[in-house]
Amino acid sequence: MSDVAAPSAASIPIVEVVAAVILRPDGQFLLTQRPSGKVYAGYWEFPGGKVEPDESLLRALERELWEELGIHVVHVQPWITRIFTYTHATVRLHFFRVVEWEGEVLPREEQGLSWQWPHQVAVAPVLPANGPILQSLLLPPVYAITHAAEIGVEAALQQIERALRSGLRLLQIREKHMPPDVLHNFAEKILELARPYQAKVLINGDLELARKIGADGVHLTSAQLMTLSSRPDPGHGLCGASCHNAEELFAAEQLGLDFAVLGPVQPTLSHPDLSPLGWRRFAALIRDYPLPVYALGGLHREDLPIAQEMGAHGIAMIRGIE
Ligand SMILES: Nc1nc2c([nH]c(=O)n2[C@H]2C[C@H](O)[C@@H](COP(=O)(O)OP(=O)(O)OP(=O)(O)O)O2)c(=O)[nH]1
Repeated sequence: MSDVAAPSAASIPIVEVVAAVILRPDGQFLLTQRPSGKVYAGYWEFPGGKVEPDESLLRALERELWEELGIHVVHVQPWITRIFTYTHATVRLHFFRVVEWEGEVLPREEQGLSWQWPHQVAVAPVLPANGPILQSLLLPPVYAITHAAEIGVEAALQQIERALRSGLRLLQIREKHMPPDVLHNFAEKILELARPYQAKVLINGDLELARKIGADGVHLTSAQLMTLSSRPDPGHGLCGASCHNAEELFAAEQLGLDFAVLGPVQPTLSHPDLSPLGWRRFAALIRDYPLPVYALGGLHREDLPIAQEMGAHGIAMIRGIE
């Protein structure tokens, strides 16, 4: 018998990698093709590479984008961090959104370059770790939540229609005290409004209703999240969840949900009992988190830039919809 212990999972070194989602104002993002001689040669990836010893993540990103593409990063936002185990290495991929840069993007290492639309990625194959990242890019920056109980059904429908016209593409129906038949009717009306815009409609808490009316998915309450041992209705529609702390974020990660909503960031009427996290705590909670996160609680459209600086994918809003 050998006296050499097999390496435990904890002792396997993790390779730190930075990857840039370079976003053009028109919504396209850049993929590059791994050159021959590297593992997974020919696969498409986000530009980036390994972090060197004693180098910060940001510095590594700046260096890689200069070496590979000849651009200087001007404005970058943290986004998603994902650990993935390949046969050649376990990597911790730190994905950043690069929204402003200087210089023209050029293939300085003779790699293939291709600008892609999130809804229509036309190059393949993409590195295996990047599948969920491409899915996350499909999520819009604003997630609206209904509050018909407060403003009335007709006013809520009108508000949603206006918001859809101005670009809203993701919506949650959250009407905890509506009688079931009224809710069913309200939800069907919203689905009808949303269809022409290809906006996605999720139902809070009620999986049965979501299935019955053909909604685009469900939004789990934090209580549901903590009791489930697997993602509901796998393979069918979007599934997000409400989180208020690290434990709930961890549960959402374990269930492999599409996104989490974390809050309240600011004081809010919906949760007067919860003390607000504030942006610092919000950012700390989602640092190195693998799912895209919407910030929630007392926010308005003008808060989107700060939320994204803090690592959020976007913002969720109940009262600031328009
Ligand atoms: N750059 C990049 N790497 C990714 C992505 N997704 C993903 O799984 N990876 C993995 C592949 C590799 O195992 C690792 C990056 O290592 P690399 O070999 O490309 O790094 P490097 O550019 O610094 O190259 P090297 O000269 O040090 O080999 O991260 C991605 O989108 N972009």
